[in-house]
Amino acid sequence: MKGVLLVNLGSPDSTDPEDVKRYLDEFLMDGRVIDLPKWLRTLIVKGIILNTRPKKSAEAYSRIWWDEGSPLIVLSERLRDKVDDMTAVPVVLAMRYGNPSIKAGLQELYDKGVKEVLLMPLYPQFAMATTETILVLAEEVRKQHFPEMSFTNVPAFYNHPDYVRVLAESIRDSLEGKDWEHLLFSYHGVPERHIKKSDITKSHCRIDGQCCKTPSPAHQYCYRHQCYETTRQVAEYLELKQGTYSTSFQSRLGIDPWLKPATDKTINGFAEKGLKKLAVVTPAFVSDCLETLEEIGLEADEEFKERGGEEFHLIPCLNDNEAWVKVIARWVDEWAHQPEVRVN
Ligand SMILES: C=CC1=C(C)c2cc3[nH]c(cc4nc(cc5[nH]c(cc1n2)c(C)c5CCC(=O)O)C(CCC(=O)O)=C4C)c(C)c3C=C
Ligand SMILES: [Fe+2]
Ligand SMILES: [Fe+2]
Repeated sequence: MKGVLLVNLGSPDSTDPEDVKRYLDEFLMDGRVIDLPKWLRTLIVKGIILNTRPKKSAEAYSRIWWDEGSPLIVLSERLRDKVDDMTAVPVVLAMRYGNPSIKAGLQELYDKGVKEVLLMPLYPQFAMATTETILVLAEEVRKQHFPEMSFTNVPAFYNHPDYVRVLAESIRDSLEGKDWEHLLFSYHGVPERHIKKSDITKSHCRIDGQCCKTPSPAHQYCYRHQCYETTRQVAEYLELKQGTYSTSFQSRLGIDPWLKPATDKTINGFAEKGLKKLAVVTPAFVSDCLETLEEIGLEADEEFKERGGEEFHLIPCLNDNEAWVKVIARWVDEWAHQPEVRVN
């Protein structure tokens, strides 16, 4: 029997600093997120970050938390329920960090009799810190606990015409009747080092602005290329004029160089140059979360207005948007109707 495991990032169980600390511990001790030697990662995460960040992060989570729980979890559950209603095969949700775990998700599928799993990381663009860590952990759990299961992995869908269309149309619908001068595509950032590590050619990615425009097999795993390509294709679909849109990277943590330009500096710069009406879309996230609702929806909005900006429109993520649900359900059905292919 076939079934689907949707996997998102995860959230703390509550806004209690102890729960946030436990979640950040699991998240930041992942060697594909903070990719330093284990002794150094332990020193930085357990010795520094976990002593200072949980309180600050817990306050940020409190500003966006819903009665039902974490927006990321609640929105992912809504997506799962709607896709499940539309497909013939069971659809289960898991989180890379926190709950429900990947092991719990696979167990749920197993208990329903599922042996062939469509594994769908809920990230449009591939990154070592997101897609890769999900695929690696899921495979470890499969080998250890469910050896008779097999996986088919949904690849990054940053340029899939269905995804580009629903994202573009959701932007158009959300901005309908609103006045805006510039549309900023803000993606979660990663350290530049991650891009080089994921370069399968070992020589293509120089992060110089040109490499991502030059065709290369490296782009199958190049987060930077994939972000710029999502922007380019959505802008083309919406027929946006050059100069009315741009790309930036948010949520930098630590002192290493991260992808540039940084969203906060970009937005503040716009306001300082006299831009009054800004729209922001966050395509690295399929569900609204701390990084969209708080960092952009509250903090960036406030800073933009403090510098003279007047209107700030944050476009919601695809969340449980009907057109998006239909696209995922179609991808699932197309896979479910294929003859059996064992991947593992
Ligand atoms: C140090 C490293 C981090 C890397 C690399 C990173 C990559 C990355 N993250 C997302 C998506 C999300 N990140 C979220 C929160 C978040 N991210 C980091 C750090 C890194 N992320 C931290 C410390 C946190 C926790 C919050 C905080 O303390 O500020 C979230 C939101 C989770 C939620 O519960 O709402 C998402 C989603 C992507 C897509 C990505 C690389 C492409
Ligand atoms: Fe993150
Ligand atoms: Fe590149």
